[in-house]
Amino acid sequence: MGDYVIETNQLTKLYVGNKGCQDITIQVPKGNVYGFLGPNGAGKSTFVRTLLGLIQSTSGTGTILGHPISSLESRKKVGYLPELFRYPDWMTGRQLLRFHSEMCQLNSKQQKMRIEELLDLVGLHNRGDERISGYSKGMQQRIGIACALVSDPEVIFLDEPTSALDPIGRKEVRELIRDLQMQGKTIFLNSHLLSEVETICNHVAIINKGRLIVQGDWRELSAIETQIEITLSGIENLSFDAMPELVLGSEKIRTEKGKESWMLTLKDEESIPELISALTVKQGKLYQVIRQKQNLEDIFMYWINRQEEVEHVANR
Ligand SMILES: Nc1ncnc2c1ncn2[C@@H]1O[C@H](COP(=O)(O)OP(=O)(O)OP(=O)(O)O)[C@@H](O)[C@H]1O
Repeated sequence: MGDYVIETNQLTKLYVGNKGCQDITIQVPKGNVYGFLGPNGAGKSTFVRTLLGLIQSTSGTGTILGHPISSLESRKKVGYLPELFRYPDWMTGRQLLRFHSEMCQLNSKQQKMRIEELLDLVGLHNRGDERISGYSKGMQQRIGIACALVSDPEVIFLDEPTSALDPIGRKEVRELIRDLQMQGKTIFLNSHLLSEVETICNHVAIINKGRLIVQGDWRELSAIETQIEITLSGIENLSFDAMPELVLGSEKIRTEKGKESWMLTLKDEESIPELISALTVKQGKLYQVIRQKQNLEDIFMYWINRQEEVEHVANR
């Protein structure tokens, strides 16, 4: 198994009409919060449900904790919170957890301990005897996560755990995910909220139209050129067109008190010091150089658009 908790090899589930997910090969490192990203209908839920053995794969293989997917062993140490879950809302949080503990065959002593531990973990200790109908959406999400944790799973699948929540609820769930990671759990997270994924995930996989486009540490998936904002004065009729080997694109964004600010797209990181030397030689006075950071949304859009372009060229 190595250090990977989940490994798949060309795992495929095709429905009638060839929709679903196809030839997905991923490795999920132990102890990671792994972001599984893709536009609507990309095949994320299909892949997760195939991994969990809830639907039968068409071809390919996969293991969870070294055990083949669909086997009892692979399911034993897995927790799952589906996107659209609903619990009987006349139950109290404590009763719901007891029901889940019984399904996990915990004896009554184990049940008591586990229920109190989980209510504590999800911050509902004082609210466990209230009916779920009176819970806020954030509390409902947290009791849902508690249910997914009853069997003390090593791997937890969370499908869009924060998309229905307000910023406070999102923060609570994010902190809970971090707590779980600190306990050594591996979390497989399906989400559309890229700004959120960015703060809690290092590794991501991006899928589109049922196929994996790329996976890895998202900060290393950047293939977009370097961008800087530069503010300077002292060079008359400044133009970057004469430096095509360094500057791939330029746009003047403002002029203020004789200082010009430009947004520049450079070939690579090494072009920054070279450009600054070239401008100094021209007697330019530099006031600031701000490196534009790429966020996960930029990277996501880059890979999705790139795949669309490749397909477009192939279909011509
Ligand atoms: N039971 C099914 N029968 C036939 N087609 C299906 C079935 N379930 C999903 N699909 C199709 O498979 C594709 C992938 O769907 P899936 O629900 O896995 O995507 P998703 O990435 O989870 O989407 P979303 O983000 O909108 O939840 C879609 O085109 C969908 O219409």
